[in-house]
Amino acid sequence: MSQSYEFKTEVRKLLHIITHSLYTNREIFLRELVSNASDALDKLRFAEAKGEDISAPELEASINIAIDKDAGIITVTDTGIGMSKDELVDNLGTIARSGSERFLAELAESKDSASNIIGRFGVGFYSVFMISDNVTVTTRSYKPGAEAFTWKSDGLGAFEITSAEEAPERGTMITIHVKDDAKEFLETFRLQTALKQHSSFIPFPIYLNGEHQNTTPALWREPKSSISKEQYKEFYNYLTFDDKEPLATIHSAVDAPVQFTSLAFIPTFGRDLNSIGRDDYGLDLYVRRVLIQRECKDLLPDYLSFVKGVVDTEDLPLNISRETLQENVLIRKINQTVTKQILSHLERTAKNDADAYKEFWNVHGKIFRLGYSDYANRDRFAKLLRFNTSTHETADELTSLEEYIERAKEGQKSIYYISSTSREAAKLNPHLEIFTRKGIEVLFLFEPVDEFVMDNLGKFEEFDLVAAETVNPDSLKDFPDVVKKEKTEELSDEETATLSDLLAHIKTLLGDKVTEVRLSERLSGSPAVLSSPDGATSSMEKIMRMMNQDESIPKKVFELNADHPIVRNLLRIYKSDKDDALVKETVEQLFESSLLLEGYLKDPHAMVSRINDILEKAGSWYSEIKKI
Ligand SMILES: Nc1ncnc2c1ncn2[C@@H]1O[C@H](COP(=O)(O)OP(=O)(O)OP(=O)(O)O)[C@@H](O)[C@H]1O
Repeated sequence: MSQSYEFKTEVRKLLHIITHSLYTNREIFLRELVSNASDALDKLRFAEAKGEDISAPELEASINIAIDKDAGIITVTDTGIGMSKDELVDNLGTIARSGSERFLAELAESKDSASNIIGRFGVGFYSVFMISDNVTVTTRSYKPGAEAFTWKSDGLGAFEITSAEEAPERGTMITIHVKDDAKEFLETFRLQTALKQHSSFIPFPIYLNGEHQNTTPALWREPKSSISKEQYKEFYNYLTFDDKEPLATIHSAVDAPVQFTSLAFIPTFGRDLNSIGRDDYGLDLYVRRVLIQRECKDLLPDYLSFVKGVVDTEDLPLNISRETLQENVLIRKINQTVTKQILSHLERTAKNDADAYKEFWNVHGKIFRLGYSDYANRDRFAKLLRFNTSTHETADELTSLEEYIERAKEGQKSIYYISSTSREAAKLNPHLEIFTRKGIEVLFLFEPVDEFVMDNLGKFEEFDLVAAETVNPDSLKDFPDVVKKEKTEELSDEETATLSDLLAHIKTLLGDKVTEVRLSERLSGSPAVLSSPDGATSSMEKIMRMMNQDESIPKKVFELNADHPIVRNLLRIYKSDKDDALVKETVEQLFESSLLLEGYLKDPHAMVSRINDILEKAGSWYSEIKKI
């Protein structure tokens, strides 16, 4: 008796794209089916290692592909774990793969066509509908005495399941009736090429019309000298679906404290920041060439989660359970050794090939920055950090902390930094002015996480890492100005006294929005700035406040530049009439402009209407003076 089922909505969406818009790259259907077959064989081996009873234990663990050109059919058969009826409904009616989800998400965002991007994702079983509108899956679970079932669909809205009349003894057979426009896949040569390109390193034999195809040995076990660059690339392409050369290949054999071989690649593409906290990374773990776990995250710290590759060890038992890997001491030791190998590689690259290191930094720096939490390798990590700085000409130049120190002023004891959204914004930041005046280099931090990095490191060699906005200008007084301030008229004693009254008046006007109002030593070109002499930077404070859901505006010191024309004018108006409305308006505007620069201005309405008012007055005065 047959039963009909509807595909879940997201499957229907995926199928619609697969059947309507994919005309190139279609050979990846084979990569996906072979990879599923290989997973099914892995799972079977696991069940066996755990001591479970399996049916037909004498059957070879293998994948068989057959072409019947006359009938227009391709079959892909494995002797893996198979599926029960419930598993069939669950597995081939919903989307299991994170790869398909990512494919759909990328497609929604990208301008590229589905055909162009599908190769980079593991879209799974449904990709078979690129070349067929009639697919059956006949499967029998590995459990002794299990019944066999057939799943059948045209890849539109539904599928049906029946008891199977003829079925493999154990495992799964997929029968694909090839569509007229996909007849090329009935050619042996066409499938051979696809297998070579995508499935050469599958750890089970693959037969095509009875002939063994994937005869390449486990590459990582071969001596380095016998492996060509092309072979490394092929293996990297197989692991990542990327079609380029990896940024780096790190192949090594270690004997102590654990015996293992590792082959790691630094990919040409980065993990996005949304991936932080996700578990889908890690090296594939093999024990004596047998795959134990794909993407075993216990083999890498999360700040190296962009690294792909394999680890193969003799020192673990074949039947080690995946659940206990995390606590395993050997796994921890392998993790530590691989981490050191990757850091050494990066150090070498940074030293010998600055361009290659820059490329690495631009692609993976966002994730790599999280390495501040690796206490064991903290010093090495800090040396690998890179920053754009105030002495660079363009946003893409980079400096290490060591280079910063080499350029530091005599007597300088701190490395200074400013957080900003862009280089342009950083250069206009009033907190930078005193450093520019004194010719002291300042690091520009463009990623929110950079401040955590600085905060956590605290020091680099004997230098403190200090946020520019928290610096007391007094601490810089020993460094002479290298850029002279524009000369302004000296204030008379009387004016100086009035200025001090004005500061007190401003404090009254702003009330408890500020902790103090004072003259600034740090400004050259800006009229005012908010400073935090006691430590926390605005960007750090914002992150902390967001985490605590605190929406209040922190109180800071309001500093004024006594030499700035706006402040001089303010002084003049105040002197003639301290209650003049323009005094209050100017003070509020200067304060809110500073708030805006620090990123704290929540409601711009009052500010905009004030600016309009000031512009209106300025326009009238201007016309009067110019007599126009
Ligand atoms: N040959 C097979 N033998 C046994 N089960 C299979 C086979 N092919 C597919 N399946 C089952 O169907 C599910 C869905 O397959 P699909 O290729 O769409 O995604 P997936 O393989 O789960 O993705 P991922 O590899 O990302 O987990 C698989 O998880 C597996 O349980």
